[in-house]
Amino acid sequence: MKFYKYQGTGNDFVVVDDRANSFPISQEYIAHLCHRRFGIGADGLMLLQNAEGYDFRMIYFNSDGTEGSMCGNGGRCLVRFAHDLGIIGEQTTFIAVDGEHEAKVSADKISLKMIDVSEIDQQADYDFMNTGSPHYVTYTDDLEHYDVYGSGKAIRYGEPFGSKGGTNVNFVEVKGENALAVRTYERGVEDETYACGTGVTACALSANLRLGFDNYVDIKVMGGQLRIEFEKTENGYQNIYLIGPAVRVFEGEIA
Ligand SMILES: N[C@H](CCC[C@H](N)C(=O)O)C(=O)O
Repeated sequence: MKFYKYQGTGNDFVVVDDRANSFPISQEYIAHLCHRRFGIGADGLMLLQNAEGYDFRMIYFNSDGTEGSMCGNGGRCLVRFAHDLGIIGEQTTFIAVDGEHEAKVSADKISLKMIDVSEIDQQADYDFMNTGSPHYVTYTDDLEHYDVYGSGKAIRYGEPFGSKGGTNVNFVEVKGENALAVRTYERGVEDETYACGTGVTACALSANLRLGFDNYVDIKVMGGQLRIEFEKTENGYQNIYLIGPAVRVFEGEIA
């Protein structure tokens, strides 16, 4: 079976053209393919399938083989893949687990429209919201030396989130006007990843609430640079775009 490897700011994915619906989905098999020692190695695996009324369907699995919620960087990579396959031109509308998404393709960037966000649970020391996946957002002054793995894991498994399916956990340092740096502990990977698209989306909206950052936020992540654009309306946040690179790294044959 042919596979491709894509990465978006270091969030990396095994990608398979499954328009024939023949990929043998099983948690063990997907976890094996994503394993960095015994398999290909990736933060997740995605299938591109046909979908009536859309250009394609995105199916996303975390590296532990569980079917994930939405993955923003994965979505950007799958749009690049669909473009590389010649399925789409510069614009697309596709369907994912959290609903319909539009995206725009340019030579060096993919701009992906995210779901609207109207509910944010704002607490004294964190914000929690669903941007397609659940995200906890908290702030620190020293991101470089922060124990992202230890603290992230404790929050992900601790209450009130642990018993409700867990959460992804984002640690944010303010870098200036409309600029953040973010590190993320990802559920389903159970480790820090180099970038998380739904995660930086949550961080940008949190920064609007807490710091008044308007219209856009530039975000430095471990694997590069992402931008979030958004509109604040009386019903919450709309026209949210996740913008950044998405690159084919290699292709191969699964033994
Ligand atoms: N890396 C992903 C998020 C995956 C979410 C997943 N870890 C879960 O919540 O199950 C992104 O770029 O948005």
